[in-house]
Amino acid sequence: MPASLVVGVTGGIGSGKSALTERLAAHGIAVVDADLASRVIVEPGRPALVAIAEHFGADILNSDGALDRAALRAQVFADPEQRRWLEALTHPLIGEEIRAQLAAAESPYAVLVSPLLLESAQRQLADLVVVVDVPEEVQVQRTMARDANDEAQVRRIMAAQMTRAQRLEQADIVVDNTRPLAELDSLAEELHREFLARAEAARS
Ligand SMILES: CC(C)(COP(=O)(O)OP(=O)(O)OC[C@H]1O[C@@H](n2cnc3c(N)ncnc32)[C@H](O)[C@@H]1O)[C@@H](O)C(=O)NCCC(=O)NCCS
Ligand SMILES: Nc1ncnc2c1ncn2[C@@H]1O[C@H](COP(=O)(O)OP(=O)(O)OP(=O)(O)O)[C@@H](O)[C@H]1O
Repeated sequence: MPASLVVGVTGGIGSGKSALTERLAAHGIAVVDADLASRVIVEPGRPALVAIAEHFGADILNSDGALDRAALRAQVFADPEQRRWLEALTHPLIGEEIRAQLAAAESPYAVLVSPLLLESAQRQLADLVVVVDVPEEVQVQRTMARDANDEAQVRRIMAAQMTRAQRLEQADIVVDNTRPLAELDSLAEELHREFLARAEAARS
């Protein structure tokens, strides 16, 4: 039976979306990840990768023919016009991939985790919006600790996303993730029980 409820989880880069959704997945909940979908649609052999190589030049590919993500990241976050070109190509395909994965989700509720849930048509796929929230300085610190991005690069990515205030305005549920990960464990437990109850109510 397909999921009766889709919980959208969003938040800025490094806010802790994956940390939260991993905890829901541990209960057997299907998690559809927009960042992973965005990788599938540019795998070698896919038409989107050909279009990217035509637009940005063959240097945007690694020697094995796969997308050089760091090179593309540097280009699109330095130039909003190039980012919009890439989004116009990829977002419809990412949307299709997400829809297919959600349709195949078998758990009582499904999670759609996406950094751009509220900036894109993906919003229409979610029945409720959970925003994972931390102050911007915490986003920068945690992202730099996780990735090989310097501070200026992280801030450029954040500038391409909605502001914290805009995101919070659209939240049905806000998850404060400023505290240690152990606290996220208990928050995720509570949320899982609430989502199960809402999914049950949606089914009847
Ligand atoms: C530019 C690319 C190649 C960089 O790849 P890379 O492996 O370095 O990063 P990854 O895809 O894991 O994204 C990391 C984070 O960057 C942020 N981010 C990615 N794309 C965007 C974007 N278009 N606008 C704002 N923030 C973005 C998100 O917070 C995301 O979690 C890649 O992000 C991409 O193809 N982006 C365009 C597609 C897209 O909008 N994806 C976001 C999910 S819908
Ligand atoms: N409460 C917390 N305390 C300490 N570290 C945390 C906490 N939550 C998440 N982190 C760490 O911060 C980093 C960013 O978290 P995570 O990868 O879950 O963010 P994200 O929102 O999924 O990011 P992205 O948008 O880049 O996909 C990770 O290294 C994660 O382990």
